[in-house]
Amino acid sequence: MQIIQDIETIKEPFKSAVITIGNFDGVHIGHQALFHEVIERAEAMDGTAIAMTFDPHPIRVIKRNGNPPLITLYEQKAELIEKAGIDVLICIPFTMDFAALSARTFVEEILVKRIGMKAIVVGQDYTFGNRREGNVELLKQYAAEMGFEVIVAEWIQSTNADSDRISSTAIRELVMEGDMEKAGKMLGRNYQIRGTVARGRDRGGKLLGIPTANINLQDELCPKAGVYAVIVNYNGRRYPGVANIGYSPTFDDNVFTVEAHILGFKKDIYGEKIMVNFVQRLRGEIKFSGIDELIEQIDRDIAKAREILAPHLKT
Ligand SMILES: Cc1cc2nc3c(=O)[nH]c(=O)nc-3n(C[C@H](O)[C@H](O)[C@H](O)COP(=O)(O)O)c2cc1C
Ligand SMILES: Nc1ncnc2c1ncn2[C@@H]1O[C@H](COP(=O)(O)OP(=O)(O)OP(=O)(O)O)[C@@H](O)[C@H]1O
Repeated sequence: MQIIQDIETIKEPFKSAVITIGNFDGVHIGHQALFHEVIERAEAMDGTAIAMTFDPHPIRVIKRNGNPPLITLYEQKAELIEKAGIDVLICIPFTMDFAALSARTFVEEILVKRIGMKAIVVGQDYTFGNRREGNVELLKQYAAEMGFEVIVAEWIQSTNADSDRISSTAIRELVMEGDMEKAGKMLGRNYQIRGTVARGRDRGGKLLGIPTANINLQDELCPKAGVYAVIVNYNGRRYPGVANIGYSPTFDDNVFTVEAHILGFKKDIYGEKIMVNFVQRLRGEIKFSGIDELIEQIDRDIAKAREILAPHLKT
């Protein structure tokens, strides 16, 4: 997949460009359906399948205190879009100047003239341009005038109820509630955070006999505090694990951590990259009266996690 971060570098329009545009935070199954449609149309026209997205997330630029934690940071988003089969990812640096572009200038100058758009695939609620003045109706008017096709994709819902429309917002709420199964269904995979293993308080291994890999979050969404059955990717392999998110209330230092204990794994991985995939929340954090009670509970968590994870690790 070709990645373009500066549209000025596009010197000539792409061949029969079929494009979809959005934040695509999470690259959930609704987004994946749009990509699928783009790819099919592009193949039929012997053209180019293009996704356009923005970085940083527009809310961060437009709303002063708008800071939605992200389901997918840029690296993972680009990886997922590539995996979906898109040919070209255009990632526009989102600035106030870009936000001020009128819908007409955006469509005419950028999409049609520069990129060579012949078809655009959007969801029913798609809006664009300054103050969201652009919508599907306006796109259709421009389409007749400027000569491109508008394809409005079906809504992808998790059930037949309208309230179950799959959206980045709905997934953020589920992750914050700890409902990782439902979030996973909407994403088409488990919710994942990735990071470099940092030093913890050096208590896990030494004091409890349960070493944990701690990771510092950047801008990503943090699941509800508690204990989770997880699958950890390390060095190209998948391992069962248990993760704890929170303040470890049994101890009084009150430091927030995200940590994972990889089952049956003994290796120093400080400074190395891991990915933690959240399969199911097991319980909330508990303040234990002593270390032995904490260890006994973690042993029970591990037994339960093994059961939950077994079917996930078969393949
Ligand atoms: C599966 C799991 C469950 C945990 N549950 C709790 C808990 O309920 N209460 C608590 O105070 N700490 C809990 N902890 C956190 C431990 O206290 C923590 O791993 C320990 O303080 C080590 O910290 P360190 O990695 O900074 O050395 C849990 C840890 C794991 C791995
Ligand atoms: N469930 C869905 N089915 C089909 N298309 C969708 C679905 N969800 C979003 N889209 C479309 O994906 C494109 C990108 O939308 P966007 O990135 O805003 O996603 P979103 O999930 O709706 O996010 P948010 O919850 O932040 O509004 C738009 O054209 C939108 O209409």
